[in-house]
This record gives sequence, structure tokens and C-alpha cells, in this order.
Amino acid sequence: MEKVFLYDTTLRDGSQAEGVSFSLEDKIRILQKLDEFHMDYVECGWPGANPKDTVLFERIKKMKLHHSKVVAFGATRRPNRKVKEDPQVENLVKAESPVVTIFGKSWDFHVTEALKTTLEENLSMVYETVEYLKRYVDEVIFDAEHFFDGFKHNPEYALAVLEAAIRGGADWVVLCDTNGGSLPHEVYEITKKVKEKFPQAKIGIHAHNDSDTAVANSLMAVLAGARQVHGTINGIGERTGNANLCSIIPNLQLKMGMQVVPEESLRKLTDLAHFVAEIANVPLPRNMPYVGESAFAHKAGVHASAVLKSSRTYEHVDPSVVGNRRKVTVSDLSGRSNVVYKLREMGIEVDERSPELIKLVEKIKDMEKEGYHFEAAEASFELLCKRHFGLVRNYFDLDAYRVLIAKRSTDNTPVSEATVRLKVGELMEHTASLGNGPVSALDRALRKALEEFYPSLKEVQLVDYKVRIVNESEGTSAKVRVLIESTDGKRRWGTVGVSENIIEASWIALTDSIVYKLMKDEEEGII
Ligand SMILES: CC(=O)SCCNC(=O)CCNC(=O)[C@H](O)C(C)(C)COP(=O)(O)OP(=O)(O)OC[C@H]1O[C@@H](n2cnc3c(N)ncnc32)[C@H](O)[C@@H]1OP(=O)(O)O
Ligand SMILES: CC(=O)C(=O)O
Repeated sequence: MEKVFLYDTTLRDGSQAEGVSFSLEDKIRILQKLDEFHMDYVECGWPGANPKDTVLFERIKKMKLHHSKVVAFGATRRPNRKVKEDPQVENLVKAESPVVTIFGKSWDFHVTEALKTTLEENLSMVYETVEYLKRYVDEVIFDAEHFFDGFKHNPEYALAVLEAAIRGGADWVVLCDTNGGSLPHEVYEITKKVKEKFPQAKIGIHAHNDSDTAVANSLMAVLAGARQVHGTINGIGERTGNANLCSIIPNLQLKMGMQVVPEESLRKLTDLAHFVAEIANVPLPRNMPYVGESAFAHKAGVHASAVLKSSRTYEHVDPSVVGNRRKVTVSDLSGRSNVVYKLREMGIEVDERSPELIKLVEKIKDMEKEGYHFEAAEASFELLCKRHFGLVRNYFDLDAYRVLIAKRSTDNTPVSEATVRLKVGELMEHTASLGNGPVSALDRALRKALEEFYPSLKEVQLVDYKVRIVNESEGTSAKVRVLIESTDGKRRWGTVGVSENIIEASWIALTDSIVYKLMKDEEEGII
């Protein structure tokens, strides 16, 4: 298999995304993670451009990496200046990284309009900077900024810029679609022409996603002969982002027969995507190919039915190969197969044609019609199924609850107070509690009543609470759906309640959360 080198620029071009700001420690953690992943090149930043990146390269000098080459990024020398007198270039040498990438203009329009210099001077800037850096650095990569736009306007000049970099000793020349306006067929044709012109040169591709084709453009460049692919994890980057390595890697390796990363790394791809999303504080879209939560989720009954027979019927690759997992969801679009699949996950085997199963499917559809949404509340769904088959013990019986909300003119915020009366076995408990709002007061009163009997409930915390209006159809009063997310430090679970009354909907979701915790503790032998 032919090797394609991966070049990650999450820490440099990725940090140019609006809203992303990596701290020094964030950058170190991502670099370590990319090294573990066997990323070939990791572009860490622009030394000298800001104090954080300067310190970062100092820190990196003391780090031991196992698989990745660290890259310092910068520009060609400024116009009309000696290269060794340009502090920006000197900072690149001082970074002491084994690889330096410099970008230079390859579109004549940019040379005259942005750099305000002559086409000849720009060629000298490219040649001299590469030649100078090659004296100090093992590997010099030249990013030909705006290469495709430049080639379309003035191919001779765009090629002359590459020629200057190659003559200077550049190890790689990288064709950049800086404005992201090129389409796959153009990238293929232009890359092929570059390959024909410079058959000995090693070529790379750096694509931006403004036309939503950055991944396709990168793959087409590889087809045309590029062997270094630039991109970022999850495609974060300036404007609409860079080519998404989380799609490029599996596409190259699983579908185009290229050697990219070890199989073990590929199995860590989903983990890597979530790790970077978390640190960048950019939520990973559910529908992100390969690594998103829904990338292998089957919702429609027809799909679930076929997937149960053979997963290949509705999956382009096995999710485990990229470290993701198959998921079957349950909703009003489900058939028996979705439910059978979920029951199997719970350890319940049931005949597909049994009346019990048919009744359960009908119950689910009726509840979804009422406003329940089980996709987002897997714990309530599990309770519903297990209750249906008589597998949930009765931990307590509610006698009554009451919630009071009061605000006097002298109060800044209203005071919420809840009382709960319930029976555990033969014992009646009656508790009251205050809370920041009615739901937290109810939650506290409920747990106060139960903690004496079930001490593990002390570990439970509510971490999210969402309310939606669910039916606005004529003739019915609006219902609300409450979704609650809880955690006990070990696991996280979602529950749902629907009612015309927001407190009652919250109560249903709250009690499901408590019962789910008790059921799981009992299954694990904790209570
Ligand atoms: C396509 C890309 O994404 S390239 C990477 C872009 N990344 C960044 O810009 C992020 C980091 N940048 C920075 O921190 C700052 O812009 C710095 C420190 C590099 C420069 O800051 P300043 O000196 O204040 O300049 P400023 O940002 O206003 O303008 C950029 C300068 O770079 C020059 N420049 C642009 N491209 C090149 C190039 N290929 N080679 C040399 N100089 C270049 C511009 O002409 C401009 O110079 P001018 O002010 O003399 O016209
Ligand atoms: C170099 C670079 O980031 C670009 O041309 O897009």
C-alpha cells in the first residue's frame, strides 16, 4: 500500500476558527494525543506571532514525542529585506523544530495587491527563504497560498512560484485552496498538471471548505499524485473550516487502499474527534461522518430490520473500525425490529411475533404521539420496556406531592418549597425541602425521603433540564416534555416526562431518574 502522509493543522489553522482559543496546556494535550494517534506531522503554531506560540515551542523542545514531527509555521521573508534580517524567519529557526512550513504567495493578484511588491521580488522571497531555512532545518515545506486561484488566473506564474521553492530545496510543495472555492474536478486537473511539470517533486494538498468540498478536493488531489494531506480534526478552521481529517483518514485507508495510520489508530478516531471537540469547545455535530453520534444510528424501522439481519445492508463500513458504535433508536418511525434490537441490548430475548412485543411497540408509538421522545431518554425507555415485562421492582409508592412558589415584594427571587409523602414498604415518609426552583425543591424532597432507605441516591445529581412544548394542534391543550439528565459520577442517563403541567412532567422524569438509578444499583448488586 502506498503511504500518504497526514499533516494536522488543528493547532494552527484550526485555532483560526471563530470562537476557538486553545490555551498553552490545551495545545500540549492535543499534540500528545495526535502523537499517540501516529499523526505524521503536527503544525503547532507560528513562533513569534504571539507569546503563547513562542512559549509553546520552548515547551515542545523538552517534550519527547514518539511518532509525530513537530512543525513550526511562518511566512516568507517580507519584501525588500534580507532574509537573515527578518525576525519572523529567525523565530522559525529558533523554534528548533525538525520541520518548518512557510507560506508564500502564488497568485499574482495577491503579490501586487496584498504584498504590494513585484512578481520578481516575490519569487526571490520564496527562493531565498526556503534556501535559508534549509541550512538549519531538516525538512522545509512550502505552502503555495491561493495556488488553485493563482493557477486559474496565471498558470505560468503559479508554477514559477513552485519552481522557486523547489530550487530553494523545499522537501514538499503544498497546493493550497486558501479561499476554498475550487471544486474536485479542478483540483484533480490542476494537481495532475503540477505533477507532470515537476515529476520529482513531493506534492501536498491543503484545502479549505468554503464550497463544502474540502474532503473531496483532498481525495482528488491524492488521486492526481499528492502524498501529503493537510487538514484539521473535525474540520475546524478559518471561516467554514479546513478539510476534515476525520473523514479523509478512513476514506484514504478503507476505500482508496492508501497506508495512512496503523489500524489501532483508526480505531481511536472517534475518541480523537470527541477529545478535540471537547477541548476546542466546539460541539461535534451528531451527523458528522464516521465519528458523529448518529453516524451509525438506525432510526427507520425498515433500516433496523435489515441491520438486524446484516449490518452491511445500511452501513458503509463497520463502525468499530473507526471506534464508533452502531445504534438503533426508538421513535414513532420504529418497527418491531428496532425494539427487538434494544431489548437484546438490555438482555431481554423476545420472539419477534409475540403479542407482548406487538403491545410494547404500540405502547411506544402511542407515547411518542403523546409527546414522549425516547431517543433522548434511553433510561426512561429501558424502564418502560422492563416494566412491560415485569422486571422493575416497586421501590416506593407516592402518596402525594405539593409544590409552593412564593415571592414577596421584598424578595429578589421567588422561594420554592416542595413536600413529598411516600411509602417505602409499610413505612410512610413525609419530607419537605427548599430549592432554587420548583424542580430542584421536588428533587431534594424526594431524595430526602428515600436516602435513608437507599443511601446510594446521595450520589445522584441533576446535570441538565430541558423543557419543550410538544403539541400545538387544534383542540388539545399544549403539553410539555421535560428531559432530565442525571449522573451518579459513574454513568449519565436521560429520562423524560410529558404532561399538560410542567411540574407533573418534571415529576415523571425525576422519579424515572431515581428508579433507574435504583434498578441499575440492584442489577450490579449494590443494593
Ligand atoms: C492563509 C493563511 O492562513 S496564512 C496564516 C495566517 N495566520 C495568521 O495571520 C495568524 C497569525 N498572525 C499574526 O499574529 C500577525 O498577523 C503577524 C504577527 C504574523 C503579523 O502581524 P503584523 O506585523 O501586525 O501584520 P498584519 O497582521 O497587519 O499584516 C500581515 C502582514 O503580513 C504580510 N504577508 C502576508 N502574506 C505574506 C507572505 N506570504 N510572506 C510575507 N509576508 C506576508 C502582509 O503583507 C502584511 O504586511 P504589511 O503590513 O507590511 O502589508
Ligand atoms: C497556508 C494556508 O493556511 C492556506 O493557504 O490556507
